[in-house]
Amino acid sequence: MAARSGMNTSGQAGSDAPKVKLTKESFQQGLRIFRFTLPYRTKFIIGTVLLTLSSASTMAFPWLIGKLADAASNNPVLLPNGRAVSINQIALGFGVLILLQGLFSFGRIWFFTQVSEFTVRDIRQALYRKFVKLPIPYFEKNRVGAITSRITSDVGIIQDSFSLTLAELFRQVTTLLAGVVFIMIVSVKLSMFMLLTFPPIVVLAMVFGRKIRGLAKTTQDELAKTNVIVEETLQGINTVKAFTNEQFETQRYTSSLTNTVRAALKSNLYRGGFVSFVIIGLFGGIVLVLWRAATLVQAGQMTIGDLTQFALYTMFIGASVAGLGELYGKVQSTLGASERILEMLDEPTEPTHQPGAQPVQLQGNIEYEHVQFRYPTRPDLAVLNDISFGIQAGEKIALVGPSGAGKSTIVQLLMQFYELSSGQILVDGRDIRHYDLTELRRHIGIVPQETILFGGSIRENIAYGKVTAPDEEIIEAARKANAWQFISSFPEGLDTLVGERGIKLSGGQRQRIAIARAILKNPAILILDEATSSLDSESEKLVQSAMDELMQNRTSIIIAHRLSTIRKVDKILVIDGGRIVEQGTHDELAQFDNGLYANLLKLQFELT
Ligand SMILES: Nc1ncnc2c1ncn2[C@@H]1O[C@H](COP(=O)(O)OP(=O)(O)OP(=O)(O)O)[C@@H](O)[C@H]1O
Repeated sequence: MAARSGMNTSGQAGSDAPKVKLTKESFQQGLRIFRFTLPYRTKFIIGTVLLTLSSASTMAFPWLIGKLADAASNNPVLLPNGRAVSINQIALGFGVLILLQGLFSFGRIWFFTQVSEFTVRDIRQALYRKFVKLPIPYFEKNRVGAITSRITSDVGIIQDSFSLTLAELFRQVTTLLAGVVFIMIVSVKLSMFMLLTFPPIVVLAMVFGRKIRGLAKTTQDELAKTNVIVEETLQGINTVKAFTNEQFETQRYTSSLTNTVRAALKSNLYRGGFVSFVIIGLFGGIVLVLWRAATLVQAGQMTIGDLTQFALYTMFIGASVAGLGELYGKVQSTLGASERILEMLDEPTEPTHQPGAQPVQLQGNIEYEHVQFRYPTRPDLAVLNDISFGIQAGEKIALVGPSGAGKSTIVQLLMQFYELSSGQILVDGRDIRHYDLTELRRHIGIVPQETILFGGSIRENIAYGKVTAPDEEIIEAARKANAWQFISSFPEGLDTLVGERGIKLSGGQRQRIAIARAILKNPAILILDEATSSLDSESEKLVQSAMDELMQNRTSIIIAHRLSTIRKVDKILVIDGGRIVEQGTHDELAQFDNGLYANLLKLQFELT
């Protein structure tokens, strides 16, 4: 009965849900999740009252059945005022009780569902708001799957517990307590006998349950491993095919599946043992108690009605003890889930969208002063060493150098995606750390190497640069980006869907969408990360002229892979091993015979 959930290989919630030990601290921590329920407390209270009423009416069943049995076996049932109650009257009372029970149950479900749906919505919202504001290093330190499971499976567990677990827990505890009180009222002798029989069985069952929980966790871990394989293969399906490793991957998946099945079988072997133990132990106990009861009835110390009541209450108690064992596991996962959710909600965020931030206007002067940098995930590697350079507003500079030299890192630091290890970056003479982050980023536009298009229309994708832009502005930007030509050739124009559910755009088209996006954003500072994959010369020309249009009157930093595109820039910085090794115009650098730039030029010339 304990930990039945999560035992099989259905892969339902719980696979990524390590449980926590039930301690006072974990309990108090977990309870903090209730702050999300506070706005709905009235509904919660009504639900709880209805739940209490429905539990109470359930507890009245055995009582009435006992009375019916007494009335049927000619033991008159007397009211406090001495009047006898007929069988019909008892049955009528029963009918009313059942009706009420139905109503209470309906109301309880309705109110608790509302509380759980609204609470869960609020938790998801809070988590999402948190996700998008977490700093970049957070996403490098944590796997995407682990982060998303906070908002999916962990929240799912909380939802279950608000809609089911909590109510069940309440019901079982009250049933247990009330049940014990009722059997004591019916017969103290028999109750004592029963209480001596059952607790030892329950204790044994709990020990058994703990073992099963451990095995169930192993099963879940194995299952998680198989899922990782599926995920990896699907994400890298091109690589799998290109390396003709379909069979290798299938083999890998199969052997992982075998492990899962083995673990599942083992845990279910114990579960089977557990169930038969419960049947034999628990029901054996019941038989023992019934036997004792029968002797009491024979001796005239109990009526048949009393016996009926006693038996039924005992079953209620048994069921609630068993139910509690199962709930124990659920409470543990709930606490675990809420702990992980709260942990994430406590993560420090980037200081974006501060209230009352003053809008800033930027000229676009940039100064890097002795910038040193290490990635937080790789503190042993100095990626940038003593980088110093300046760009006047409106100037264009290019960063060139071998792969891994640190070019992208230099521009990421301007966006404040990471904190510098030392040195500073000034924009218009002011340290970027002293700007409001949102205001600073608002003035920086980026055309990345790989354009990410969001699923949706072309309109939405261009408007990502300025979500409030009217159609005329979007079209104007698309025109300037040399994108309007192909967009208007689509039957649905701006409404054409792209991405997963829509058409696939070519590399050059995607870049021009990215350029249109940047044009719409109209930033003072522009970062162009040239695509490494080359386009055909027609598209190349279109993209290049769109870029030229975009760069006009803006401070531009170009991460260049093709040297042909940067002859006209004001300054070229040659980066190697995280340092600036040469700087100057194209003509100046080309003259250094043994210079890195001259060599790169030669190489590219030979290649073409
Ligand atoms: N997010 C990251 N976490 C840890 N290390 C990183 C990260 N991004 C880049 N690096 C490392 O930092 C160094 C510089 O990388 P960077 O991407 O800046 O080079 P690049 O000159 O832009 O290269 P490319 O031309 O290939 O894009 C490399 O050694 C790289 O492995």
